[in-house]
Amino acid sequence: MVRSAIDPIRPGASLILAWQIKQKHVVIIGGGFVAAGRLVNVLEADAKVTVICPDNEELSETVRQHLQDHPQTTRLVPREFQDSDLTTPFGEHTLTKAAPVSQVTSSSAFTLEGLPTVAAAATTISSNSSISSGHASPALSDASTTATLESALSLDESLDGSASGPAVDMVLSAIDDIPLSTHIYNLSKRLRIPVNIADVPPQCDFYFCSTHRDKSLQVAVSTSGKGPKLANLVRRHIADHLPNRVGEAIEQVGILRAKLRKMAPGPEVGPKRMGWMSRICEQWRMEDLATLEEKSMQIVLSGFKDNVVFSYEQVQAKIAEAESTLAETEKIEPKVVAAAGDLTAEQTITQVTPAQKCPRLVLVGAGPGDPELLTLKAARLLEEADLVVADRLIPMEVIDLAKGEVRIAPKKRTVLTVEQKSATVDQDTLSTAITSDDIQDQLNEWCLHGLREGKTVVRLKQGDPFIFGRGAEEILFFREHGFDAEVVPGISSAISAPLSANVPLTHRGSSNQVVITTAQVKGGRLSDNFPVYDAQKTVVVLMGVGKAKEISEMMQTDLGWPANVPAVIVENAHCANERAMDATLSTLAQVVEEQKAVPPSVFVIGWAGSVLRQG
Ligand SMILES: C[C@@]1(CC(=O)O)c2cc3[nH]c(cc4nc(cc5[nH]c(cc(n2)[C@H]1CCC(=O)O)[C@@](C)(CC(=O)O)[C@@H]5CCC(=O)O)C(CC(=O)O)=C4CCC(=O)O)c(CCC(=O)O)c3CC(=O)O
Ligand SMILES: NC(=O)C1=CN([C@@H]2O[C@H](COP(=O)(O)OP(=O)(O)OC[C@H]3O[C@@H](n4cnc5c(N)ncnc54)[C@H](O)[C@@H]3O)[C@@H](O)[C@H]2O)C=CC1
Repeated sequence: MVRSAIDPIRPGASLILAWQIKQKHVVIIGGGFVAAGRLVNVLEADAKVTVICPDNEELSETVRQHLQDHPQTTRLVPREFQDSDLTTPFGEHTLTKAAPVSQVTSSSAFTLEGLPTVAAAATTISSNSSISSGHASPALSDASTTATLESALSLDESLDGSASGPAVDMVLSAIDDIPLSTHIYNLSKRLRIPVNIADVPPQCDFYFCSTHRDKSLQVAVSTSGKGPKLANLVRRHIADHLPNRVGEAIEQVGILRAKLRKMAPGPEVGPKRMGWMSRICEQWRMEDLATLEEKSMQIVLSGFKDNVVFSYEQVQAKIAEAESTLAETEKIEPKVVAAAGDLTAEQTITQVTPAQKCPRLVLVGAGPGDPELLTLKAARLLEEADLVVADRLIPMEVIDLAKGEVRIAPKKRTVLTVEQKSATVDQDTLSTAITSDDIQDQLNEWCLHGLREGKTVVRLKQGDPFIFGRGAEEILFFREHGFDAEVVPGISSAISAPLSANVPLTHRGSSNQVVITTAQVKGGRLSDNFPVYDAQKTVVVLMGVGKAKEISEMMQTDLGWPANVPAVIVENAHCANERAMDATLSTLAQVVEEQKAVPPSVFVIGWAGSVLRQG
C-alpha cells in the first residue's frame, strides 16, 4: 500500500483551543493570589463568575476590587465551599449565613440556596448531601461522597436537556486544601463540568496557559505542565518580538472582514472572499493595517469586485486624490520652468495619465554617485518611475537608469533651467538669483504636479535622504498636501567617502566615535557645533570646501584639536573623478586651495586618517 507523505502524529501535546466562555457561568473556589489570576482570565473572556470564599483577610484585595468593579458579572459567596455551589446558577445563591463549621459534619444536611428551577432535585440533594466544608474534608467517607455524587448527578440529569443548560460551565479551584480540592474535582467530574484544580495537574481537565494579550490578539504558551516558569519566559520573549501595532491591526482587519461579509455574504463567494482577505493580510504591513478606518476601508473594499488588492500607498493616494478633487478650487498652476530631456514644459504638463492610476511618491537615496552603489530597490524604482525629480549633483550614469521623465534641480544662484542635456542656456537672460529654498520649492512643486497627475514619482536624493538630505522636511511637506512618501535608504557620503579614501571611521585604538556634521548652517554661516578634541573621535565634515580655513582655525583654537591631526579631503567620492588629498588640520585650507578641491567634498579629520593611508 502506498502511504502518502503526511506529517507523523506526535503524541503528548495538549489540545489548545480558544474557549468561548462568554456569558457562561464559572465558579471559582478560593480568593487568594491564584484565584485572583483566574478571575482576571475569565472576566476578560466575558464570563459570569461566582467566587466562593470566606470574606476574611485571606480574600485578596485584587479579588475584592474586581468583584466591586463588576457587579453585573460577578458574585461573591462569602463562605466556604458547599457542593450545591456546583449546581446553583449564576446569581441564584441566597446569601444566608453559612452554617458554622462545627455544625457541618458528614451527616448534617446543608442549606441549599438557590436552585428554584430544580426544586425537586434540590430536595433530594438536601436530604442526601453531606459534604459541605473543606474543613470537614479529612473526614470524607466513601459513603458520604457517593451519596453526594449520586444526588448531584441526579440533579445534573434533571438539568440535562433543560433550556437553561447546566448551572455551572467551568470550575476553577484555587484553595490550599488538597482533600477538598480532590472532592471538588470528583464532584465536577460527576456533574460533567470541566474543572481545573490549581497545582494538581492530574485533577485538571485543562491547564491554564501563559498568555500575552494585545486587544483581540492572544498568544498562549503551553508546556503541558512541564515548565510553567519557562512558559512564562517564552511568552515574554514572543511578546517582545511581535510586530508593531499587531493588536490594532487585528481589530481593523476584524472590522474590514465584517464589512466584506456584509457586502459579499453568499457562500458561493466564500473562496474569493477568503483569498482576497488573505492577500490583504499578506501584502499590507501590520502597522498599515492598523491605520485602516472608514474611508480607507471603503477604498480597499472597492477593489473586491475585480479581485484587486490595492496597496496601502495606492489607498493613501486615492484618499489624497479625492481630497484634492474636493479642494479643486485652488487649480494647480503648471508653473514648470524647466523640463527634462527634449520635452518642453507644455508637453510635460499635458501628458495625460489614465484616470485610475494611483500616485506614489518615493524618496530614494542615490548614494554617493556610483550606480553600483544604488540599492536594488532604488535601481528598480528609477526604472519604474513615471517621473524622476533629481538633485543637481547626481551623476548622469545614475540618472540614465530612469526610463520616464526626468527633472533635475536648478543650479543655485544661476538660472532655473539647468538640465543635463541642454546646459548651454544663456546665463544673462535668466540671471535671477536662486537660493536653496527656491530650489527646494521648485522640486516640491514638480513632485506635487506629478502626483496630482497620478504618476509614480521618484524624488532622487544624493546620499541618504535622512542624513543631511532634508528628507523628513520633504515628507512633512508632502503629507501636508495629502501624499505619504516611502523612503529608500542610500549610502551617505559621510560613510562612503572616508571608506573610499581608505579611512576607517572606527578603528580600535584610533577612533571609537564618529561625528558627522555639516560645515554650514542656515544662511551659510559656519556651524558652531564641532566637537572638542578627543583623540578617539573622527569628525566627518560635509559641505566644508568653502569653509576649510574657518574650520581649521576654530578646531585648533577653540576646540583644542592638535595642528598635526590628519585631515583627509575626499572629492567626488566613488565617482570616476574621485580625488583624496592628505592634509593636517593646520594645512587643510592650504591643501584645499592648492589642489583646487571642489564640492562635493568630505573632510575626514582625526587619527583614523593615519591608520591605512600612511606610507
Ligand atoms: C499544570 C498547570 C495547572 C494549572 O494551574 O493550570 C500548573 C501547575 C503547576 N504550576 C506550578 C508552579 C508554578 N506555576 C507558575 C506559573 C504559572 N503556571 C501556569 C500554569 C500551570 N501551572 C499549568 C501548566 C501550564 C504549562 O505548563 O504550560 C501559568 C502558565 C498560567 C496561570 O497559572 O495562570 C502561570 C504563568 C503565567 C505567566 O505567564 O505569568 C510558576 C511561576 C510563577 O509563578 O512565576 C511556578 C513556579 C515555578 C515553576 O515550577 O516553574 C506548580 C508547582 C510545582 C512545584 O510544586 O514544584 C504546579 C503543579 C505541578 O507542576 O505539579
Ligand atoms: N498553578 C499555579 O500556577 C499555582 C498554584 N498554586 C496553588 O494554588 C492554590 C491557591 O493558591 P493561593 O491563591 O496562593 O492560595 P492562598 O492560600 O493565598 O488562598 C487560598 C484561598 O482559598 C480560600 N479557601 C480556603 N478554603 C476554602 C474553602 N473551603 N472554600 C472556599 N475558599 C476557601 C481561602 O480563604 C483563600 O482565599 C494553592 O494550592 C497553591 O499551592 C500556587 C501558586 C501557583
